[in-house]
Amino acid sequence: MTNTHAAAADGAEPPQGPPAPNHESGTGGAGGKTNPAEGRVPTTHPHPKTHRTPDGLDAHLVVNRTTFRLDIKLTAAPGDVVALLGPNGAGKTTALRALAGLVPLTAGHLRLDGAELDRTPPESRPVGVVFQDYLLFPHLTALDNIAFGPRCQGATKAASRAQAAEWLARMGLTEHATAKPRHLSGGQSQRVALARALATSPRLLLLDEPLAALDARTRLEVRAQLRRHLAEFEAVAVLVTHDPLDAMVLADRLVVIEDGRAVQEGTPSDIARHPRTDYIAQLVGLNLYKGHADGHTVRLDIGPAITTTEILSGPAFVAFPPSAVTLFRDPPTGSSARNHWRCEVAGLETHGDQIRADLTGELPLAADLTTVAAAELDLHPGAPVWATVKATQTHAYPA
Ligand SMILES: Nc1ncnc2c1ncn2[C@@H]1O[C@H](COP(=O)(O)OP(=O)(O)OP(=O)(O)O)[C@@H](O)[C@H]1O
Repeated sequence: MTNTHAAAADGAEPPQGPPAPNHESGTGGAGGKTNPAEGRVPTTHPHPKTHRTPDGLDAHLVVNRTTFRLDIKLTAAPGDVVALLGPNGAGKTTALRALAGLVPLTAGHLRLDGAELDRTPPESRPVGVVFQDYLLFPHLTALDNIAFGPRCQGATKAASRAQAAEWLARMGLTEHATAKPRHLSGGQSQRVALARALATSPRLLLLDEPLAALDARTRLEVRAQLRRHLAEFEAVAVLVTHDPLDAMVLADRLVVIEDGRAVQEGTPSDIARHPRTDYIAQLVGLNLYKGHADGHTVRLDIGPAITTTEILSGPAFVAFPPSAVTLFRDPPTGSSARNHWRCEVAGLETHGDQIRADLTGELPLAADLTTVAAAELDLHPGAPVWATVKATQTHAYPA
């Protein structure tokens, strides 16, 4: 169901006639369909991941806007949780909306479990969507919000409500069954929205910034619950987020999107260890440089060389954390570090219980040091410093 149903929704009664596709609008629910082979709504009991089919998502999403082009390939097996991560304007939401059928594809394809989705109207696709602001039907109770999808799929009112009650119990919300959305907290609304999407037994679950509307404390709790529900979900889940922590905790695989393209893809730990763009390096808190390796030396594109422990040849990245940098006010004659560069403090800011110094000069970098060390070095914007890094603290890998 899409939010076009919202106007028709009344006490979990299905709308009269098929709702119009809601291209390009912020919509709320999940598309679902009856199982024609059985002539009834598929069971909505959560399945263990043992019932996987060899299908899943196979998408090539091409969307042309006036000033923007999205062109990404996305594949996922049932049971996979994929996070689309990227900076503002990268195209994450466009990708999610294209997957939901709310934005038409300019080119490419969209297949789910072997079926061409672009030939199915959005409201009939087996796709569940949890939007950032949940878009619960305000005049329906929590129970009827969840029952709405199964009801649209043809289940009787009693069966839909029974299923919804099960989902409420799974979400720990039984006592809020009769509450209207305005009486639910952010975390409770998020769980109702998730249950509403899951109650239609979607083969593709889409989550748009699922935790963004929550305060920090609720977020922690809901993130852990969502992780559990996603781990139990038997089909493909795709979530969009700005937040690297959400992506790393919730997803098995990350696809980093920048400027409409997938720039890096992999497991959270692989991406955290081997960032390939400045955006990812910043997200995971590493200094990252590109250059040309020859043995233990990587000659950087921006000038200086870095000595590493790895032996490589050809195009390479070198990364090291800000905590690996030691600063000196005088040239570090006694230091055993193989790498030292003459820099200048561009800025200082508090970073947890440390001071993060942004340095410019021979090598632009971020360095972390204690408040005491910053005071002893008399660091201030414009102060000249020497930055050193041991070869053992760097990590080089092929570009
Ligand atoms: N309806 C639209 N018409 C024209 N251009 C659009 C439309 N929606 C988005 N865009 C443009 O497409 C690009 C990608 O936007 P999109 O919202 O997909 O990015 P995003 O990665 O989700 O960003 P954010 O994290 O800020 O939500 C942006 O340049 C945006 O201005």
